[in-house]
Order: sequence, then C-alpha cells, then structure tokens
Amino acid sequence: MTLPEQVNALSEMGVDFAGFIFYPKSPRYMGDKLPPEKFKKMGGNIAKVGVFVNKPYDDLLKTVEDYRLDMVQLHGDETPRYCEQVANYVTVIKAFRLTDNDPIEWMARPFHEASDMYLFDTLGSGYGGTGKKFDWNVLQQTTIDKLFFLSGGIESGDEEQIKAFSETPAAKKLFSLDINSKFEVSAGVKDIAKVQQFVQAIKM
Ligand SMILES: O=C(O)c1ccccc1NCC(=O)[C@H](O)[C@H](O)COP(=O)(O)O
Repeated sequence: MTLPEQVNALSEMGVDFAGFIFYPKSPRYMGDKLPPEKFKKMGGNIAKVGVFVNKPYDDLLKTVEDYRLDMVQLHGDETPRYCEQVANYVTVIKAFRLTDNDPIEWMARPFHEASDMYLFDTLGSGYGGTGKKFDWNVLQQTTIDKLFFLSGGIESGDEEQIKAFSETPAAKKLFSLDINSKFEVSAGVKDIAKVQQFVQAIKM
C-alpha cells in the first residue's frame, strides 16, 4: 500500500493487515511516499506490516519505531539469529519463497523459535510481488507447526481453490491470505473494489 485513503478503505472493510514495502528496489517502495507522521495517523485498527529485504538490524528497528509498525515481514535471506533479535521488539513474519520441490520442513525448522509466523510465497527473480502461484500441494508434504500466510499470485477467482485448500491438513495453521499484484491498477495502487469483492467472497 502507498495511499492513505486506500489503507483507510481497507480498514473500514475489515481487512486485518496492510503491507508497506520498505525495500527501495521494489516498484512498490513507500519509504519516500509517506512521511512517518502521516503514516502513523492512517488506517484505524488495521495492523501495519513493514516488508523488508536484508535490511541492517539497526535500520530496521529504527523504521519500526519511526513508522510504529505492528509487524515486519522479512523477505530476504535473514538468518534465524537476525529474526530472533528482531522478534524481541516486533512480531516477525518470516517469508519463504518456494519452488514446487522445496523441503519446507527443513527450510523452516531453524526459524521455528526465531519467528512468530511464516509466509509462503513464490520464488521469482526478485523478492516478492511476482504475481505467480507456487503449487500449494508442496505444503501437504509436511506438518507446518506455525501460523502462516498463504501468498503468491492470489487473484479473484481463486476463492474455491482457497476454500478447498483450507480444508486440507496442510492448512491447519493457515492464518491469513496475502494478496498483492493481482489486485493492483499500478504498482502500489490497489483496485479497492476488486479487493472488496474478494474479501466478501472469501468470507462467505
Ligand atoms: O511486492 C513487492 O514489491 C515486494 C518486494 C520485495 C519483497 C516483498 C514484496 N512483496 C511481498 C508480499 O508480501 C507480496 O504480497 C507477496 O510477494 C505476493 O505478491 P503477489 O505474487 O504479487 O500476489
């Protein structure tokens, strides 16, 4: 998200989280778009999630403080030790970028104690916002013992597939969905009506 009025609209429609990209190489980078004072005032009760990629520890904590972020989503090659240190200050969602054959249990195990939640996304040439799905069946091969966000190319029309997945054992800890590029009119600007339709359909 980059526009305060859109964040407020999401909050009003009962969306739980809004994500803000603090990765300068992303086309959705918001660090130069919203000053902290404006940022802190918007969004009502929505939880504000800062998305970071390999940000030095001190810079990350300063951003969390300046913008009063509720959670951070760590999308890069952050180590368990780094996540653990950050988790002393703010809720940590560790993102894993998956291909269809990844040994998720082996990848996630070192982060079990070091993070609060996971996010499963699709591996791409960049770090996120690929608009591509991974095969959710890779999550069936293992027991995920941590709340997780499902992400990667989720779009309108996926509602039935998501409901079917949510009834499988792999979804026992499915906590929330993370949607992004498939709901954009341009980078960082959402089609709010499309989001609303999706939210209503998914809650039915
Ligand atoms: O979206 C970005 O530009 C981005 C850049 C760097 C790190 C993470 C990024 N996005 C993280 C997200 O949580 C996205 O919502 C997730 O990758 C899903 O995106 P999409 O495949 O477009 O639905």
